[in-house]
Amino acid sequence: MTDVHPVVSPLLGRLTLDALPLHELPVLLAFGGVTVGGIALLAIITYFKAWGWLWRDWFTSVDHKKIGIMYVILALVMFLRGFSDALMMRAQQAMAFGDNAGYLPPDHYNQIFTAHGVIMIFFVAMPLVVGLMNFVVPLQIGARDVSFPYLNNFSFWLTASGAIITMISLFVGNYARTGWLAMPPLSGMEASPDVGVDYYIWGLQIAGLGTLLSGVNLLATIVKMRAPGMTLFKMPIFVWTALCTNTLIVAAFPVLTAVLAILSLDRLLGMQFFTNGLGGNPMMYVNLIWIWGHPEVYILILPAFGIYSEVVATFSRKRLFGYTSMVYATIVITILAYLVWLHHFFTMGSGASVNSFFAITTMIISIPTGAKIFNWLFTMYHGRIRYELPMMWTVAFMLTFTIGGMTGVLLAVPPADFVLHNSLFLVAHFHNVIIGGTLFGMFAGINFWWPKAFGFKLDRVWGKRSFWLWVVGFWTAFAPLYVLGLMGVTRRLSHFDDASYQPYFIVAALGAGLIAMGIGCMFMQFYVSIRDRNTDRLRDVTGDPWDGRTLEWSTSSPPPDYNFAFAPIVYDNDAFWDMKTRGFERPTTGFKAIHMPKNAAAGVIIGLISVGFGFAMIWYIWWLAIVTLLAMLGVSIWHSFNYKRDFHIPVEDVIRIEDERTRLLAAQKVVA
Ligand code: HEA
Ligand code: HEM
Ligand SMILES: [Cu+2]
Repeated sequence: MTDVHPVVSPLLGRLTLDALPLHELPVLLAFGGVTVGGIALLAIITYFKAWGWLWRDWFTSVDHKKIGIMYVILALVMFLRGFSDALMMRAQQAMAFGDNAGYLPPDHYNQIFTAHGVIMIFFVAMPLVVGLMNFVVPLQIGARDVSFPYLNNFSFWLTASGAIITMISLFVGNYARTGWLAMPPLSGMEASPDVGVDYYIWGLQIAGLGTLLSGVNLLATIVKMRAPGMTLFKMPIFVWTALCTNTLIVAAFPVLTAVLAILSLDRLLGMQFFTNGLGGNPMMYVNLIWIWGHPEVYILILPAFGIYSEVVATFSRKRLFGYTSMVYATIVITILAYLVWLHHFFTMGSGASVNSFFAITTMIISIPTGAKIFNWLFTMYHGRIRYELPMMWTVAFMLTFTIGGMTGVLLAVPPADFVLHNSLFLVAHFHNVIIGGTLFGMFAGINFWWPKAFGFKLDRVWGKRSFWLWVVGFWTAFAPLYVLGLMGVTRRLSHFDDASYQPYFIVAALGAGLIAMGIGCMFMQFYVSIRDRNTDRLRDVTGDPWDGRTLEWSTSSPPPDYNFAFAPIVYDNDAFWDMKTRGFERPTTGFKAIHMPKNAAAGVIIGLISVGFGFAMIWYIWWLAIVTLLAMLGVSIWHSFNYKRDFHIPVEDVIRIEDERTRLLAAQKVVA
């Protein structure tokens, strides 16, 4: 084997001035923009003396609601980056025909689609899903927090660190050119000797650990912390989907950690697990990464299914049709998620019988998924439907996702897949289910639970503009890809010879432009709603703006730190609806002091040090790797000596908070 290892200096490893994008104007401009924006942000925070507030109330917070909100903010920020990448690709592919090479060199284009895929999956979709589960699950099960509040904070910071490491690659060094799953031998040392793949590995190792720990936490929370009376079959459907999702996380993410670790061994120590030399085998990587990767896509969709279920029942003012079948459908999808991974490499020569097995298991997933679709339709049937924004996203999902799911079933037919594999048809399929399924679901969830989080609703006018631009934009951007895929166009290309494809790519680019406007309207929606938060139009003092059915709507908006003054007692599904119909009176006396976990700084500190550790490992700066590793260990030990981890909210405070709510509710009744 040739020695592909670069010169490593003791002080800076393989980091030299060449790593900075001094000769690439667009990157330099982006760098300048981010630097100026970053300094402006820091200056604003300093000017308003907000550092202490941010640190005490947010960064070190162990409150599941705040951690959930931080995840969503992280996702929205990273979405802007991932979407910029998408726009750049759409622009390139709309122009790069024949003699026109476009504006992105192939090497750059490869980094962009890799970064786009990774960022969208790990730092947009995952934080949205984990963030909403964090915010909603404890409230829906009537708990005061998650099982391990400090661990929750730590998990968030590991995810944020992974995102920071990935962002650093834009300005120092470069990113992987391998596609979002970094398949060897392309991701091996011979084909990718520089830091790109190492940025990929360490960003995902650190974020993946955070996801795993958060999975353990939410699983324990759902199993152990439910309000008295809430048996498994009285849990809200969203909690059921969260239970199954976190089971998938706990079972799948260790595989990702292992496969990335083995890839590191190949790269760093010249081992040959994933190369043909010395008895290794690249197929082992392909198998392992998809044993994680396929469950991952169901991790992204199941919580969205949960959100649609809550939304459909609430806005049809009916009990969810087929609750039990919905639960079993979720469980069946969870199990099947582990039996289909090979459908991602039908073409790699496993033979007809193996392919048939995985084709059939894959197709079977349509049955529980279809059962869900029909359950939602039957819930709407004869319902008194209110087309509020969450319901609009849900209806758009049902239409869009069904088509995306059907094209998935087409890909599950091996002979068809031999033609369509790695074509733009595949790219259209997965954007169809991820955008039409996961993202629409998260948008429904954000519109649904925003008033719970902040005490005011989101603006409808901007919300509708955003909705229509997104839906029309999605179809304009991705329908042409189905056609192109059937015409034989492969994915991951930065230039085309056949000019007859160009019109389709131009339409796709226009679609991306519509989506860009939809995103703009969404941020406008947030801005206008925050600006007008005190108007009667948006303000909600009841805590129950949608006439909700589950326990989170029984407390105030935003909920107090302790969520519930008394643990609610559950008798039926839709516990809060049950309470309302039976004339439940909120207790106004008899409050007690409440035992709560205390904020902790170790999570954010270790998280930030892990950025340094990842950076050191990427650039082979061994002394820094050792120092940061010891520092993380030191902070962990220091944290383990911190015995002041809890406190009591004094009873006077509880009484004051609850009396204020009593007063607001009474004032509301008088007005009404
Ligand atoms: C949210 C993410 C998500 C979801 C939910 C799905 C859902 C499904 N996916 Fe998809 N898929 C991806 C994300 C997702 N996928 C990604 C990211 C890739 C590519 C990765 C890469 O290579 O980079 C991929 C790739 C992929 C392949 C590999 C193709 C290839 O590489 O050549 C296949 C093949 O079988 C497949 C199939 C399916 C099927 C059958 C479903 C089913 O779950 C769909 C079930 C739903 C329905 C069918 C619709 C509703 C049902 C009814 C209304 C009932 C009636 C219907 C029937 C009886 C058919 N997907
Ligand atoms: C919002 C609008 C979006 C647009 C316009 C868009 C566009 C694109 C484009 C042009 C590609 C490259 C296709 C090719 O191979 O030629 C791509 C790839 C990809 N996208 Fe998106 N995308 C969007 C949103 C998303 C979202 C929300 C996700 C996931 C949550 C996502 C995940 C991916 C993945 C995993 C790839 C594959 C990367 C690879 O080939 O390694 N995209 N997208
Ligand atoms: Cu799959």
